[in-house]
Amino acid sequence: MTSGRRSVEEHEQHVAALLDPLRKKSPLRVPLAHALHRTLTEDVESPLDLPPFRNSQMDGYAVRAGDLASTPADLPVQGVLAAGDTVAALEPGHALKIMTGAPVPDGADAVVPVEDTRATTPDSDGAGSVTVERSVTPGTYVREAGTDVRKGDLLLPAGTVLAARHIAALAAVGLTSIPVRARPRVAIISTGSELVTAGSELGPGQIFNSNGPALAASASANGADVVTIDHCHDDPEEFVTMLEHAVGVADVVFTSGGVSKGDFEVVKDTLAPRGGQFVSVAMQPGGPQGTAVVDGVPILTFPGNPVSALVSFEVFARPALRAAAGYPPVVCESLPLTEELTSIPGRRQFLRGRLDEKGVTPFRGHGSHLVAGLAAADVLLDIPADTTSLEAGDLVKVRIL
Ligand SMILES: Nc1nc2c(c(=O)[nH]1)N[C@H]1C(S)=C(S)[C@@H](COP(=O)(O)OP(=O)(O)OC[C@H]3O[C@@H](n4cnc5c(N)ncnc54)[C@H](O)[C@@H]3O)O[C@H]1N2
Ligand code: MOO
Repeated sequence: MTSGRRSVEEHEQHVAALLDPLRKKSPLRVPLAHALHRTLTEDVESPLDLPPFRNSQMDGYAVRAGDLASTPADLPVQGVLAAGDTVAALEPGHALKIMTGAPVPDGADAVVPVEDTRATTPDSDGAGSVTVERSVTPGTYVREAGTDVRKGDLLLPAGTVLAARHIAALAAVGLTSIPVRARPRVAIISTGSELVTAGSELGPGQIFNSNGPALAASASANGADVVTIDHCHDDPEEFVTMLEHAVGVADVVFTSGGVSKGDFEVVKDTLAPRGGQFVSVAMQPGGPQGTAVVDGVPILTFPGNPVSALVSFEVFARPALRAAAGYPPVVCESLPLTEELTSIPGRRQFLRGRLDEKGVTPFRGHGSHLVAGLAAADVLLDIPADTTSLEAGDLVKVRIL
């Protein structure tokens, strides 16, 4: 089926409904090594105390604070404790040389850093005696068991998107695997006989494929697993073969190119007879949009111009992928314009721009082929369809890229 002009909001709703099943995939357990950027589905309670035992915060001497009532004080050194050693009790009136992370022995209640001492009989074992220059209060440089987290306490809540610091906490309590949201599996097919993969020579009339790598990067950055990236010539048979493969391995397929009004619109020509919807959405860039479902797998067909393809991803695919991955929604803000702008009536414009402390500045060039210009942008200005001009200082809705 082919139909007429749609508003951005209508197409957003249509795509959101099509991609809704992505949110309903069953959670899975993954090893910690594969957990980065995934989302926890359950609260994680600490299975042990952290620190697991009382240990030293400094390289120095474990002492009884009471033995240092007057300083300098000479104490016989009972021995040396390295991190990983087991604890011996500290005899009254003695010091035990101790390294950072080693268990503080029973009987000791403080650690004097080595800088505040003088070993009077230095030897390589640390035996002999030590002169402590300064008195300390009980607890000084002692890390008590459970002062970071207690066994059974909440370590990380469900919904946490795991960054390196979360992996550190999970590893510290000895967890090897954790329950996470399933990531949507994405297949990407770039279409166009003019396209060449970077690494090959460009022939006459050819360009490098930028949409494939860009869409793959966009999908990964928004919580998806990119399971296949293909390039298809404007050949319907080749496209059908690639599509069949893609729907066999992915939860959603993104294509680029081949949806407009030319003679070789491989995506539209293949999918429209199979129930695909090809519409003109009232936006710029990204006007020509299509959707289809093949073997139960949703296909979003983005226009081929590089800026159009990425803006289409940003507006239609990114929110759904983030919701599926359990990521927070795309950030939109209202910010002041640094200069006036004009916009085409009847179309929602997504202008590229830059943000600084003064506000947001739109770029001058609007062409959908301006991929280097897109790279210089850090925001999209979202100008409503019924807005034709704005003044410097007016607030404008901005999507942070
Ligand atoms: N008569 C009309 N012509 C066009 C219209 C229209 O309404 N009437 N719409 C224009 C708009 S807007 C867009 S956007 C494009 C969309 O066209 P397609 O989706 O069919 O894309 P292609 O024709 O295949 O490619 C367009 C353009 O982008 C380059 N391209 C394509 N794929 C890639 C890629 N993977 N990497 C880098 N560049 C790519 C391609 O070479 C073309 O220059 O149609 C307009 N035409
Ligand atoms: O929609 Mo096209 O994306 O304006 O260049």
